[in-house]
Amino acid sequence: MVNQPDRVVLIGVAGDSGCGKSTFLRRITDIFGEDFVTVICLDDYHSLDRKQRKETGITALDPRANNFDLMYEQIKTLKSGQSINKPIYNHETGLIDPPERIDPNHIVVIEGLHPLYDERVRGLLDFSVYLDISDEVKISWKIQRDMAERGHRYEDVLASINARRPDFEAYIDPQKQYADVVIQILPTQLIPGDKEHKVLRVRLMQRDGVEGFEPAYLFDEGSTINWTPCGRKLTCSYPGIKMFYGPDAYYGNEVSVLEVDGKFDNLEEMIYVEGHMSNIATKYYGELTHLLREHQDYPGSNDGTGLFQVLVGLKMRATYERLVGKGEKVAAAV
Ligand SMILES: Nc1ncnc2c1ncn2[C@@H]1O[C@H](COP(=O)(O)OP(=O)(O)OP(=O)(O)O)[C@@H](O)[C@H]1O
Ligand SMILES: O=C(CO)[C@H](O)[C@H](O)COP(=O)(O)O
Repeated sequence: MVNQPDRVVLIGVAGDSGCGKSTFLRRITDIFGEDFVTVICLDDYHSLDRKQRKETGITALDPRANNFDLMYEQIKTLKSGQSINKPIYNHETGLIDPPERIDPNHIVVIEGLHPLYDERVRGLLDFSVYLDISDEVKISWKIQRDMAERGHRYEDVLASINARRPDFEAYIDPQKQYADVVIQILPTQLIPGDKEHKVLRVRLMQRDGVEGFEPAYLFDEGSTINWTPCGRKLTCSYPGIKMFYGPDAYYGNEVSVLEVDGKFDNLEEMIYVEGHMSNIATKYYGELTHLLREHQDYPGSNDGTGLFQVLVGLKMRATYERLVGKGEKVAAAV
């Protein structure tokens, strides 16, 4: 922690395991600086360890395997500026380890399966994001990672996704209705019947009417825009790039949607796209492009996942600055 914050700003990042939370969190700490942000993984509030879950048949996604009373009490305490002794769930052993002390910080991110599940915890959040990956893309990413990096077999990865699905649908997925923004990751519409999922269609659903949150837009606020950027100004090989901006309804709420389908070939040219976007909470012209170019190695940097993760990070910074007041500014990314 850098210094005792006057106010703790609490951010929730929800999504299933393997849906890109770690990459997103790296982008957030890049924007704020590592010392400014404390990330709490809510897996630490599992009340049943791996063996107990196996014996009872209750999955980690099931609320019964998680201690929401303790989660609420501790997050509330942290938000009020006091330290906590947070439990630790050990993913190597599957056991619950002795607790660790966590001090308040300027930004506290609670990330994991259930940041928006419990009404009391939800009520503490200053900003919330749900990462919504379609089943097809989730399977591709998981298979790629778990087979390449963890030595799992194709059938086992698929079986584990299928086994999680009922509880995912019952307890995790419904949380997206409460999020301020949802990043939806879908198969491309540019390649009919695409099975590879190397090209993605990414939609940013931004809730309208959230105090202090101004949805980002393309060209003209409130209009409906279908944009195929100029091939001379934005290099994009097959199957090209399409962008969209417009209003929609989402779980009974009005939202402003930004969408990118396709891949950017040259991130230096992102300035062309940035120049056509407004309300993106940058501190100087080109900051969004700079942040994307700086970490080209992160997965998704050349498509809508990277673009919208950075944009949401900038929106979080604006939320932070609004909540703490005029004096407290986070340095621009240069
Ligand atoms: N935008 C992206 N485009 C392509 N692949 C991605 C993208 N984001 C993440 N991945 C891939 O998906 C896998 C999971 O990503 P990541 O570790 O960020 O997810 P996670 O939600 O933190 O997972 P877990 O909770 O299981 O640790 C990684 O192998 C990563 O390469
Ligand atoms: O969905 C998850 C969140 O990361 C994990 O599956 C859950 O935390 C249980 O972990 P493990 O499989 O290591 O016992």
